[in-house]
Formats: sequence, C-alpha cells, structure tokens
Amino acid sequence: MTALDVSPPEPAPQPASVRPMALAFEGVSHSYGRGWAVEDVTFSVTPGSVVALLGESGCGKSTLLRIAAGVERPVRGVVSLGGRAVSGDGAFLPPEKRGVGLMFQDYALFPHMSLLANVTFGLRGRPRADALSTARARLAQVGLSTHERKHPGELSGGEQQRAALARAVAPQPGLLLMDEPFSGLDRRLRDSVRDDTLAVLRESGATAVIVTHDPEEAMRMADRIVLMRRGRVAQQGAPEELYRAPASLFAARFFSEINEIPCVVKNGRATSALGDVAAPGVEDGPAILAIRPHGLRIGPRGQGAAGRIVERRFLGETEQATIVVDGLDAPLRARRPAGEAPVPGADVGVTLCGAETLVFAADGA
Ligand SMILES: Nc1ncnc2c1ncn2[C@@H]1O[C@H](COP(=O)(O)OP(=O)(O)OP(=O)(O)O)[C@@H](O)[C@H]1O
Repeated sequence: MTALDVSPPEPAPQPASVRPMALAFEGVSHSYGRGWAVEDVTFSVTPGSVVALLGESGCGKSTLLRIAAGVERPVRGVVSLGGRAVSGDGAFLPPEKRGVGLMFQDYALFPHMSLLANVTFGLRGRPRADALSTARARLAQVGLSTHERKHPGELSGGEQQRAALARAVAPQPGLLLMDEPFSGLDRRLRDSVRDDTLAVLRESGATAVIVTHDPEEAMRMADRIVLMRRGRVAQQGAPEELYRAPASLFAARFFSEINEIPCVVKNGRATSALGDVAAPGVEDGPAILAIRPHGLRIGPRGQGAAGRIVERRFLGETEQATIVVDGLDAPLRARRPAGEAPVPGADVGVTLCGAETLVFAADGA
C-alpha cells in the first residue's frame, strides 16, 4: 500500500445543529366565521420534544398548526415561540420570520425542480457552495444522495416524503410542523418512513409537532400527545398515560377498541355481569365498564360469567373471538394469541383482567 492509498475518507455529513424552540398555546380560540374551530386551547411543547396533535377529522388539528406557523391569526389567545409572543397579546410575527419548518401531507415539493434544487430552495441567501453542501448532506441523511438530479415525479411516495423531510430540516428550523406527513403512504412503507423521520428529527434536535388522526402513529412517534375533541383539548400527556389512564370514555375509545358493559359502583368497587373490579374515584351509582379485548379471559364454563363463542377471526398474531354472555345485551370481543381462542359454538366462562378494565361514570367522565 502506498501513501496515496490512505487518503482520508470523505467527511461524513454532519447532522444539522439547531436551537430547538419551545412552543406554547395559551387560551387559543379560532373561528372561520361560524362557531369555534378551536376553542380555549392551552398546551406547551418543550424544546427538542415531539408532540402529536391527535384527533378525528375536523377537530381543529390543522388549524392549530396553521396558527403556530403564522398563516392563520387566532381570534383569541396567545401563541409563543421560544418564550416570545408571536400571535396575540398585540403581537404578530409573520410566518417567514418565525424560523419554523413546515411539512404538509402533499409534500409540496416543486415538481419542475430536481431534488437538489428543491432542498436548496429553502437555503436561499446562503453562499451557493454552503447551500449545496448542506442540501447534499440532508439528502444523504434520508438516503437519497443518488437521486439528487431526479424530479419529484420520478420518485416513489416514500422517497418524496423523505425528500420533503430533507427540505424541511435543511434550513435548521427550531420547530418543525408536520401535518399528516405519512397519510399518503401505504401501511408497510409508512412504518419504515415514520421510523426514519423520527431518527432524522432526533438527530436534528428540532422540536416537532405532528398532526395525525392515527393513535398508533401518535404513540409510536411522540413524547407527548395532545388529544383533541371538537376544537378542545380532551386530554394531554405521555402516550402511556393516555392509553393506561384515559380521562374519559372518549379517550379510551380513541386508543383502542373497547367492550362497554353496564355496572354499578358502590364504595369504590364496580359490580358487573363479569364480576367486580376496583373503581377508585367513581361516584356511587350506575356506571360503564370499559374492557379492552385483551382484558377478557376465556376459560372453561363454570369460571366467571357463562358465555358461548359465536365467531372466531384469524388476525395474524392474534385471534378475535366474539362471545355472547348471559345477562349482557351486546356480544363481547376478546383477543387471544393465535391458536388459543376456542372454536365457535364452544361454551366458555368469561372473566376480567383488572389492568385492562376501566370504569367511567355514566356520562363518560
Ligand atoms: N378555511 C376554512 N374555512 C372555513 N372553515 C374551515 C377552514 N378550515 C377549517 N375549517 C373548519 O374548521 C374546523 C377544524 O378544521 P381543521 O382542518 O383544523 O381540522 P382537522 O382536525 O385538521 O381535520 P382533518 O383531520 O380532516 O384535516 C372544521 O370544522 C373545518 O370544517
């Protein structure tokens, strides 16, 4: 080997170093003319964290994102970035001055430009050589170096999404706002692109807000979830907190399929056709027992409530059994590992697993 053969390798692209920005909404309400699209919304996002705005269609998620970006001015309340009011309180900072990156569901790549030109576009104002090397480093980070000359139309959906991500992080925004960024991808691709996106976000250090209607996506990506309902915050907290301790029947239903059966609460215990469970903090009187499908145990007849399997569905790793239980109007759905659910027609006994059972007052609270 000669000295010429040991030339140093090309320097690896350095991750963008950003100053992550805090975002805060305080009593924010907005209307497009008829009723409130968002009402009295308060939450904050700590620098460097990933927050999911989660909720069903029309609950106001995109409106909040547009307000954070500055493309919509809230009717009431204050939005702060990095501790400084940027909307409300007599302040308004225009979108281009907020230092915020945007990524929307249609990727918004310029179709007539190459990938390199797309990513360089957000770096206008920087010296050309610096802009090019930064853009190339970001394309390398999302695995698209060899595609830099291609136009968006020559890329797959997943590649376009990654190009949009490279473009959004290239200017090193302190806050990245993403509106349903994975909704155009099929399920299998979505999982891998989501993981890649999270890795890029963590590496860049930017604070991120991701709008989604998919609870699994929110749990998979976010440090905290803000669950919205009809323009208001229904609950906020760590993913596990929302899943394990939903504050309402609405939140419980949002995170998993549940069986709802009537029960009666007395002195902190709920009694139902399937047995008793603890119901701390729930007022005495009629209430609702919410049981996740894997919280139902199926045993031999004689153990627990008497039931009969009426259907069994193969779901891959699990099976779903539908059970008619004596004394209950609606059939129950139980999940078991594949191969463990009894066959249709089998007489069984059904009991509860307390950890997967929640008790709510009759009004769902
Ligand atoms: N430009 C607009 N003009 C009038 N009404 C609007 C406008 N944008 C949104 N809305 C209304 O405001 C409410 C909140 O809409 P928003 O888009 O914020 O909800 P979303 O939760 O993001 O819904 P999706 O998941 O379907 O995108 C809805 O009732 C919607 O119809």
